[in-house]
Amino acid sequence: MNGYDTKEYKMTTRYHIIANLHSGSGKGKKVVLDVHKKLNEKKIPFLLYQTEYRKHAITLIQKVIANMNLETDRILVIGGDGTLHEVIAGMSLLEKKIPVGYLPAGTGNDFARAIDLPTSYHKGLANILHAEEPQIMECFLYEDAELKTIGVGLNSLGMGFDGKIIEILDNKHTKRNILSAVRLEKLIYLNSIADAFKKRKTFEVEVTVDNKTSTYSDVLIAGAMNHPYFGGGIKIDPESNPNTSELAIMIIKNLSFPNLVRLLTKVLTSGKHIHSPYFERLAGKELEIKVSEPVPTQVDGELLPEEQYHFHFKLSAFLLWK
Ligand SMILES: Nc1ncnc2c1ncn2[C@@H]1O[C@H](COP(=O)(O)OP(=O)(O)OP(=O)(O)O)[C@@H](O)[C@H]1O
Repeated sequence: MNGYDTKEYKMTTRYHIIANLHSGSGKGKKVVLDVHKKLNEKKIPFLLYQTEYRKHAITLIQKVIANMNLETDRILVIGGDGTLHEVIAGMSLLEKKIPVGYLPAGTGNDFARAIDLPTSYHKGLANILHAEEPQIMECFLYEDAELKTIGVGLNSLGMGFDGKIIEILDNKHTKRNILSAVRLEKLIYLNSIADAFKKRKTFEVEVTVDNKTSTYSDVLIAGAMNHPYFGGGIKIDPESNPNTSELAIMIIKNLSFPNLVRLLTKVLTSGKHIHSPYFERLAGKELEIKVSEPVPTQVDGELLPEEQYHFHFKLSAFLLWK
């Protein structure tokens, strides 16, 4: 018995697989090859669409949807948070809610971790093949009306220090691949923290949560969170949970390097950083974050152009075969 042996999946279902073969330093390719083998064994038809460049999945999903039979076919995404993000973003541009199956094969896989997807992709595939009803998954929409910046987030949108970390990581691509190959995902991020700290800048933030406005100065990070994780399993906001009809804003205020190390130690061990005077958390359904100057900004681990954003966030959802 290998988890694929029941006959309950629909034989007519054809799978459209969108895959980033490079995700997780080659894990994507391994998962695709195994899935290919399994689907062939089960005589389940599929088409494979490989992403060929950054952001390709945004347009690819639109082509897939235009060509698929919406009654019988299913979408399967194989890759990391970035690839899933792009698929959901591409779909939200079409304003269509077509369910997707997802096999995490990335470096961080924070979204999969947050919603407890199986770590074994064999189990994940078996679940998807047998899923009868798609499940609703919360995500968020962000918009800066003036800058005409709009998008979707599954994990987090962070401004300031965490944007800087992603910027540094993007410039150290090789190092990131080496570390992820030896499964040190958290180290990849922690490794860049000292570097980002040296180059940090602090800023002022105006935050509105369900119509209540507060201001903060000397801010290091201001972010919107859909669930607890950042950077490959770093539980930065332990009080956030997915699918609670709520989003959180997390503010980390400026602190000395020794205090940053103390805060990080708590993040990685007890989670007691939430009681620190440097950490603030607010939660609600509609959020706004307005920064006082352009700061590095990331959404789901991908950089946005550095601008002085005034973002409005609201809850949204997509459908997942799980
Ligand atoms: N063929 C390709 N060549 C270069 N970049 C690609 C290619 N296909 C996808 N990408 C880009 O690679 C980035 C990362 O992809 P993905 O999230 O799937 O993997 P990961 O970074 O290993 O995982 P995670 O985001 O979970 O850490 C995304 O921005 C995506 O657009």
